[in-house]
Amino acid sequence: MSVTISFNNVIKKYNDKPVISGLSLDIKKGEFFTLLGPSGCGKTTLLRMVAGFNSIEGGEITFDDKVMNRITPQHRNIGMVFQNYAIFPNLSVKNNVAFGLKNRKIPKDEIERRVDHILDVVQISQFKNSMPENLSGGQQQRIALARAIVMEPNVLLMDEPLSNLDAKLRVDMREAIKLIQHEVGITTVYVTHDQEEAMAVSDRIAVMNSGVIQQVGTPREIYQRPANIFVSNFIGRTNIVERSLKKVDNRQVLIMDENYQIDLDDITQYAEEIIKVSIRPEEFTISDTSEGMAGVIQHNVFLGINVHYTVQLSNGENVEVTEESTLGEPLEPGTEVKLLVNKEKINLFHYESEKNILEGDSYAK
Ligand SMILES: Nc1ncnc2c1ncn2[C@@H]1O[C@H](COP(=O)(O)OP(=O)(O)OP(=O)(O)O)[C@@H](O)[C@H]1O
Repeated sequence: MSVTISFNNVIKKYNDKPVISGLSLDIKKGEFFTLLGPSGCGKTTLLRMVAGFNSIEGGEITFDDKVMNRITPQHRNIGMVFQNYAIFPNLSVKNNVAFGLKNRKIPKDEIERRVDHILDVVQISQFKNSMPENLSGGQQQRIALARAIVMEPNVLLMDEPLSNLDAKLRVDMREAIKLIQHEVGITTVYVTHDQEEAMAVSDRIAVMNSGVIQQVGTPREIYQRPANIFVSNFIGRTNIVERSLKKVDNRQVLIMDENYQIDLDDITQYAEEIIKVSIRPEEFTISDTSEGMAGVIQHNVFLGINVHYTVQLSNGENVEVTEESTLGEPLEPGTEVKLLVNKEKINLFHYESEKNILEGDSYAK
């Protein structure tokens, strides 16, 4: 039985020093939910609180409506998968997965049925009788996943489960983990510092920094409408530039340079001030007309599907621009270009608070 998980104003201290000071968060039943943030931001601390390994100094954690603060880890019915998957090397794949069920004194034929089913779900049935040492890292991680899921936990916790795998396998395994999670439907809390991995697997993501949740949303929401500059920088790549919002002829415009203004009248009526603007590299177009922000190509990097350019603007700033590769040669350093900005996809932030001016409107598509 999958559960909802709620943090209500939770406080965590280590040696009297608060690392989480009043955090609230709701994770839905059956959801694949990821805690994402830089090292030391408190992801593992939250995960360990769900598992019951960490004491809580204030507030409540609930599963459905039941307060869990004082419930021991053994009584929470939680499955866990970590980067060191701690498989028993002396047991076959089948016996690794059956281990927990045998401890629960479940009848033999039921164990067999459940193990067979789960091995099927994680697609390692053909290795049922193999010893783990003869399996690849990805296959071993599937054993660890099977071993957790077979117990039919209320909650599945995964802490950087893919970080020991090589780059290509990580990509394959994250697809697999997402599919398996959707198939079994267990509420899952996943910890990673890898934003691309978080985007690939999650239904929703909480972006954290210094023990504080910065934003909760679907991968698309946090990419397209980051709540603040931190999220904007942490998710994907972006250029942050400071520019003036002005009223010109009674229309709201953003002054990109002396010859290029973006009309934002249909997007914001936000007075006049200096703001921070986030423009993702793929939201620039190198113009073949005379319109656009003036710049000079500094260098190009050919990456197959895309070419990355560093472009120096007339005020000396460098911006990163991505264009799809075409059959032609990339533009050479020294080439003068004009950059157009896709105004539908830019984000505007208040200068001081660094909060998104547009957050909460219906403009994110
Ligand atoms: N047992 C502990 N005793 C004291 N301080 C701790 C302890 N565990 C974690 N911390 C501190 O709490 C903060 C959050 O740590 P946590 O391990 O939750 O971060 P994280 O986001 O999981 O980081 P990482 O990605 O590096 O694992 C850090 O400042 C860390 O130094």
